[in-house]
Amino acid sequence: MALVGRKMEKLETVKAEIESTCSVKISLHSCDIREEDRVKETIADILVAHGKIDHLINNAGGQFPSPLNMISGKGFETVVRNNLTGGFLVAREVFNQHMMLQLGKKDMSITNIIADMWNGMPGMGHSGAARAGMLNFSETAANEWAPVRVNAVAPGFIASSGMDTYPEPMKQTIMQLDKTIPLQRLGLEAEVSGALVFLCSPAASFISGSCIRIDGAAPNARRIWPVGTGKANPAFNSFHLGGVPEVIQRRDAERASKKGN
Ligand SMILES: CCCCCCCCC/C=C/C(=O)SCCNC(=O)CCNC(=O)[C@H](O)C(C)(C)COP(=O)(O)OP(=O)(O)OC[C@H]1O[C@@H](n2cnc3c(N)ncnc32)[C@H](O)[C@@H]1OP(=O)(O)O
Ligand SMILES: NC(=O)C1=CN([C@@H]2O[C@H](COP(=O)(O)OP(=O)(O)OC[C@H]3O[C@@H](n4cnc5c(N)ncnc54)[C@H](OP(=O)(O)O)[C@@H]3O)[C@@H](O)[C@H]2O)C=CC1
Repeated sequence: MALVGRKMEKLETVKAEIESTCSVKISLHSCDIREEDRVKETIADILVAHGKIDHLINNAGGQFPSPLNMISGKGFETVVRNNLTGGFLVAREVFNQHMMLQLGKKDMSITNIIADMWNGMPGMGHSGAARAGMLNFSETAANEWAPVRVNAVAPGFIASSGMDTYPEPMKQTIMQLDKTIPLQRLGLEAEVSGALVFLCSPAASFISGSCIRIDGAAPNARRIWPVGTGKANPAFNSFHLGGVPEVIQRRDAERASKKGN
């Protein structure tokens, strides 16, 4: 397994967590996916360390919240590079440096993480535009790079550490998000990883050019119908080392204290 991100200390933490659970060879690579030369070097390094890349999860991404009219050209480009161009560069290098030379010999896949951007992504329009582009890139690659399977996974609101990176006004919104989702709760990281493991497995060997939504039916909510029944289904909470983001701990504490009053 090769873990890639910008900050080595984050990667060290994840490596230690995985190693505390199972025995697997792990290499760590510090790389900003927006830097084309660095991406080329990183994929080459991974191939030296492991000799192959059977499955790529293009997960790196993120954005800052802003209404469209306040986004500068540089800010828009930064987010597009983070969520579209960077993922393309990584996928292209994995394909050119390895997968292209192995076509037909084994099952290989690329999965691009996008987001719930259906019908627009208000407050994060630069990211929505990039993610929609990533979906279209995945569809083209599923054709041009077959038999490598290329799919997208579109998470909705997932209680991840990423939620703690937002400023206070956004945190107020995040604390109310569960009420906007038919399943009446946020998703867990483990519920995204379930789909990723499936897509990397032989059970998904005829799935390519698809997108799996993991969003509790959020985009299916309609103005003419109440959202959900007030009841949530049980979550698939399989990450025994997974944490609850601070903003969600705060939400739960505030709700418990309101109930107590
Ligand atoms: C609402 C919906 C509710 C709905 C609520 C929904 C919440 C959950 C949905 C989604 C969840 C997730 O994705 S969770 C994942 C969240 N995790 C992350 O976002 C982490 C990754 N993000 C990042 O690294 C950064 O945000 C990102 C901007 C993309 C890249 O950062 P960099 O350090 O490389 O870039 P910088 O050098 O800081 O900035 C480059 C330029 O970008 C612009 N810029 C950067 N940060 C900015 C900021 N806070 N405000 C304005 N502009 C900014 C400026 O123009 C900067 O230029 P200068 O002005 O010259 O400096
Ligand atoms: N949580 C949610 O509700 C949703 C999340 N998503 C997307 O799912 C993915 C995972 O998100 P989540 O775990 O929540 O967020 P986190 O912010 O916790 O994780 C994002 C990861 O991407 C890495 N990363 C970000 N930018 C770069 C870059 N330029 N180069 C290399 N690595 C980078 C970060 O590592 P480092 O900082 O070390 O570089 C970090 O490990 C992201 O693409 C996110 O936007 C989509 C929809 C909803």
